[in-house]
Amino acid sequence: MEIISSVQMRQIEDACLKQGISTETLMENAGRAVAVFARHLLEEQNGCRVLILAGAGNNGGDGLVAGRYLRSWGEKVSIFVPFIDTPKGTTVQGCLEASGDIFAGLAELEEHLADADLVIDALLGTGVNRPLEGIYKEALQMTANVRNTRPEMQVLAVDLPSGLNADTGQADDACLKADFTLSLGIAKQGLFTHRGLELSGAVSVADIGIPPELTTDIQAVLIEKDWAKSVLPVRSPHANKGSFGRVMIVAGSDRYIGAAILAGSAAMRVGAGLVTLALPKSLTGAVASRIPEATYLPLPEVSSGTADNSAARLVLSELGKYDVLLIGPGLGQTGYSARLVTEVLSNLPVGLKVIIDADALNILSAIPDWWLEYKFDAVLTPHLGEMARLAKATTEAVQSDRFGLCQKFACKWGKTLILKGAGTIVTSPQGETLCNPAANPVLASAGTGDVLAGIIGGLLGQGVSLFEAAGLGVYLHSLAAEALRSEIGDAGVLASDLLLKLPVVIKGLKQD
Ligand SMILES: NC(=O)C1=CN([C@@H]2O[C@H](COP(=O)(O)OP(=O)(O)OC[C@H]3O[C@@H](n4cnc5c(N)ncnc54)[C@H](O)[C@@H]3O)[C@@H](O)[C@H]2O)[C@@H](O)CC1
Ligand SMILES: Nc1ncnc2c1ncn2[C@@H]1O[C@H](COP(=O)(O)OP(=O)(O)O)[C@@H](O)[C@H]1O
Ligand SMILES: [K+]
Repeated sequence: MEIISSVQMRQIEDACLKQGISTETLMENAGRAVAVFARHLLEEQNGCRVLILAGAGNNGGDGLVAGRYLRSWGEKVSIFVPFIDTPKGTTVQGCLEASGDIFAGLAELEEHLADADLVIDALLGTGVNRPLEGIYKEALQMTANVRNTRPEMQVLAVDLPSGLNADTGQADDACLKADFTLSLGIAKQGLFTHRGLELSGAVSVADIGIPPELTTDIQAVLIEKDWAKSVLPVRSPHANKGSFGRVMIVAGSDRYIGAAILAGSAAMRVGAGLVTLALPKSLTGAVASRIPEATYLPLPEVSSGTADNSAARLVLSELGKYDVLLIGPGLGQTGYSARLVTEVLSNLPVGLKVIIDADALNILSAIPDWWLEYKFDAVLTPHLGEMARLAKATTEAVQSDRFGLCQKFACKWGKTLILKGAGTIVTSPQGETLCNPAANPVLASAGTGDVLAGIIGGLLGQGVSLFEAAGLGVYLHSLAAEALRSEIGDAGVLASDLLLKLPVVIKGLKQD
């Protein structure tokens, strides 16, 4: 599914106008599609009473057109139009005349909410530009309150839930949670990240007659099963361990021994041929007892669990034999680890695929204009805090514009950037964007990031490109988490539980 920002949507609307497709035509198509969807929902629940909340903009116009169709098909339609005196175009005026029970007051709204089977939320769409207040806020809050007492009353959002920002997924406190969202023409990106994931319900897209040639420039898509299947590495029965890649993981320090175990195991569980863990000498025994299948590069130490300043040279002397380097999980941020990271990254063999994760990201963020020093493309995997440090922004600023910042900095830094968290976003240096529309508390626990980095390393080893390995890795990670949520529940799952699920979800994906 392609996804789009509100600015891009307006550009497409302008291009439609130039081709002679008017806004009124698009609105007519949109309203009809909403009506068809609503009628289907009513049939499923044996209902007939539709209550439409119609705002003063074009989103409200879509709602009014839907009302006209539904009424002509015999449904019982009532419409809350708080700004009934606002001048309207001819389509909307015609709808108002044809739509029957129209009212503007909150008292009547309360009466209609008492027996509505379906509420169509068409108060605000992509045009929301300020906090909700006054009658919009009260109407949405009243609807939400009634829904708490009448859960059988369903809510269908037109284009997006009113009060949700179409670009950022930020939501007004009064934003009405939908059971279904029918996004118009092309799905709005804000439905799939941040609060959009919890507020939009099941999202579908209505064809409103936008000519396909006007959508060819869209660079952002949701990660879905078919895409994931198409980029899964193929495994030949005649393969040997060299066929599936050699992955070097530079990870772990005295306080973070587990990171190396999780990342190394994850790389192997997605099918890497050979994984080598480069970690401080004194940790090797403990880690090797947990992953006997890996090989080891024990690094000389300055003290127990801290690699010394000659460690980078040793790593570099071996790296020529590898396809992939993952550097960062659990390294800590001492001067020694900073030297290890910077020296390795400054002297990489040509053609090596690189993932920079966790502490290595924090080490980079302390270097002014680090991306000019390290010009090669690499997968970067920041969570919110790491992204804020790298981008010199607050975590609030990053969270309030996840798509915008991920796209801006992937291009500026020339890196394949994964902005982690609910609704993870992946952007290539060229701006191509993937979004994984998943929120799952199972992943909100320590160590799951190490697993993700290892998964991506394992996929890169098998020949997947940086951008596709980043997207596929995020998807497999969340599929494994989803499987654990249904089996075990949403609390108490450990990052290491993800590991055995990985081959299972890969198998499932191949068989689907
Ligand atoms: N772009 C397109 O190609 C199409 C857009 N359509 C619909 O048009 C919508 C966008 O239309 P508009 O640009 O008119 O936007 P909206 O329908 O979201 O409404 C914008 C209006 O609401 C006001 N407003 C913004 N925030 C407010 C708030 N918090 N409280 C009260 N009023 C507020 C604005 O000042 C403006 O007058 C889309 O979401 C979609 O539903 C469809 O009609 C079909 C085609
Ligand atoms: N609520 C959530 N929904 C979906 N994914 C999440 C959620 N919380 C965390 N994640 C994912 O879990 C992983 C956590 O990574 P990170 O914060 O680096 O953890 P750690 O450093 O402990 O390994 C990331 O892949 C992130 O996208
Ligand atoms: K809406």
